[in-house]
Amino acid sequence: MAKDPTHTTSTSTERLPQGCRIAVVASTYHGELVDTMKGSARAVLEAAGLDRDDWLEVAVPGAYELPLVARRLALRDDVDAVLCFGLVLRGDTDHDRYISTTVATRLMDAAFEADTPILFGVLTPNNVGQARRRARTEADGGLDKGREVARAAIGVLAALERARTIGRGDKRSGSSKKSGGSKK
Ligand SMILES: Nc1c(NC[C@H](O)[C@H](O)[C@H](O)CO)[nH]c(=O)[nH]c1=O
Ligand SMILES: CC(=O)[C@@H](O)COP(=O)(O)O
Repeated sequence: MAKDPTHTTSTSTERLPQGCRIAVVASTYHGELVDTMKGSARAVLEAAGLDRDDWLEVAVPGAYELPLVARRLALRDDVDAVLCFGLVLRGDTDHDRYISTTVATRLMDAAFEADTPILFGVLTPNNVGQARRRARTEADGGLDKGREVARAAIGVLAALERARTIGRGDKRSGSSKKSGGSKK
């Protein structure tokens, strides 16, 4: 399949810091494609050094249930990032848009509240064909959303670490803080 520039994923080869713990919330609604994304994400993270025991997985009934459980996991001190997987398919009414808009907003709210990255692996396709194309792995001819989410988790954790340490130890270290600190 030709690569669509709007669906290009980073090819980051960064590794996860040792001891990193990743929590995963995945809906059982449209479970087959959700599981495909989850499996791809897990493979990427384990290849990046994630210990099998540091993948903590929780199932929820539908995408609408993702934010509350993701928030609970993100608030734990021993969880470094939360990956959320779901698939909200366009229906005949506005129902799907209420779900997807609320989920996207609430997941970011929870990330801010917990000061922990929460990754958005929730597809919102217009039809099953679009869903399959996005969920399937590259090896299976798809756009591999699960891989993208895993790579984004690695990338944002590295960025947060850099944001925590950059400029430390230079001539201004020890001066007063300009802004509030972080839990990590
Ligand atoms: N239609 C989809 C749903 N609907 C179920 C809701 O997510 C929720 O479980 C229910 O409203 C009870 O609170 N869920 C999906 O994940 N995807 C859909 O397409
Ligand atoms: C998004 C849904 O839950 C879905 O089942 C609702 O579909 P519809 O908009 O056709 O009622």
